[in-house]
Amino acid sequence: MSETLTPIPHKCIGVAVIWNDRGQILIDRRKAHGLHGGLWEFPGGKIEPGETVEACIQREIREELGIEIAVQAHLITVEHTYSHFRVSLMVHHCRHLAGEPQPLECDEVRWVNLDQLEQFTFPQANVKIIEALKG
Ligand SMILES: Nc1nc2c([nH]c(=O)n2[C@H]2C[C@H](O)[C@@H](COP(=O)(O)OP(=O)(O)OP(=O)(O)O)O2)c(=O)[nH]1
Ligand SMILES: [Mg+2]
Repeated sequence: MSETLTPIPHKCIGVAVIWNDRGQILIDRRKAHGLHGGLWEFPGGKIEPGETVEACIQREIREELGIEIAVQAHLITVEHTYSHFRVSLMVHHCRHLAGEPQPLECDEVRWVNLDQLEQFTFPQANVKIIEALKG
């Protein structure tokens, strides 16, 4: 008898907490089908080989929302294991500079106040991000 130990995939994700000048944060709802379908998240995506976290966040936000941001201070890095993969979420504060957010790769986008976040369902790893934001 032998067992094959296959390590689960690891994704490194740049994540943006984008603030506007009214003190609101931008969240998006993932497409209904697929991984974490229908859940809300902070926009972002996979860091490409050789890419800095800051460059990744800026690129992903252009691709997903069509807006320009300034990537600012690191907020938290969250390590989380889901059933079939694990993620490192590298979260930065960002400032909205220009453009109306468009749901180019998601179902919906919304500006929300910090105290409204609990009204939305996020993936499990986001509990720590939201704690850090409120702390
Ligand atoms: N962008 C973002 N991703 C999050 C958050 N919370 C959380 O668990 N994740 C996870 C969900 C996904 O597995 C991963 C984000 O990857 P992604 O959106 O670039 O790509 P994906 O894995 O959905 O799809 P694929 O490109 O692998 O096909 O990180 C969050 O707040 N924002
Ligand atoms: Mg994404």
